[in-house]
Amino acid sequence: MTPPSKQQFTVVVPAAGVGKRMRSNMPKQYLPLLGKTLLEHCLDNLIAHPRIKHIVVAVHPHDPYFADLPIAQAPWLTRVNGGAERADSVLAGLRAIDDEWVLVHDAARPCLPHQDLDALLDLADEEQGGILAYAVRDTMKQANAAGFVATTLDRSHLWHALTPQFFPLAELREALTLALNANAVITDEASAMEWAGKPVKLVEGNPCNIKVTQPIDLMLAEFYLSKLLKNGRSFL
Ligand SMILES: Nc1ccn([C@@H]2O[C@H](COP(=O)(O)OP(=O)(O)OP(=O)(O)O)[C@@H](O)[C@H]2O)c(=O)n1
Ligand SMILES: C[C@](O)(CO)[C@H](O)COP(=O)(O)O
Repeated sequence: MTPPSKQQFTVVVPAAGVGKRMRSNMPKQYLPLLGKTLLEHCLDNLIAHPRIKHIVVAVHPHDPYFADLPIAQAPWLTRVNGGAERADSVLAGLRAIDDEWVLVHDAARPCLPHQDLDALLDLADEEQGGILAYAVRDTMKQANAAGFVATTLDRSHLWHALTPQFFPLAELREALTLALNANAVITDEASAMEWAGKPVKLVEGNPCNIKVTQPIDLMLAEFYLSKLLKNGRSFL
């Protein structure tokens, strides 16, 4: 039996989105960043971690870009067809794995520091699933339909959910399947586990782990990624 601290894990990477908010001429995961695509940076960063053994990437069935990437032939990579929503793509990836634990990490997040992944994977020793997240730092306003402030929220317990998210595979697969069948609103793996009444631990992550969503995010990702690559994929 491999001691928990030496266990290796598989990551499901949802990469089947169209990137509408990026307003670019191709899905954002294929946009260039420091000499290769955002998706290649994400996958390279994950497989470079000593405790990641395999990646299952969910790609749009009619994606014209993925097969041309050299990384598509990597022995540690499995391609599955993504679905209509992110949760469907994740579920397709989960169905291609037979393991005890699973990580899910957005293709749109290339700036994951390895020390954050270390901290998340330590949850396996506690046999507790969880997510990387960071506490909200701004005053949070709830808007009304007219675009005015309806109320100011108590931010003392508000966190930004990041990825990777890390759960027992069988529990996550069942929770996601049942939640989607019940038409629950599922935007991350934790919301499916919450829907199923499972505990989700918050693990403090670095805000540099941004999700490239809008054009401005690409410049920020380039800055963070260049620093991470100079610092051995971790921030001190
Ligand atoms: N049907 C979908 C939708 C999204 N994703 C992936 O989920 C991640 C996070 O989703 P998001 O940032 O919302 O990406 P898009 O859905 O592509 O963006 P947009 O909402 O702007 O179209 C991305 O890596 C995206 O490729 C996916 O695999 N399958
Ligand atoms: C999963 C996620 O990265 C957590 O913040 C995020 O919800 C994915 O982006 P989306 O726009 O909700 O698909």
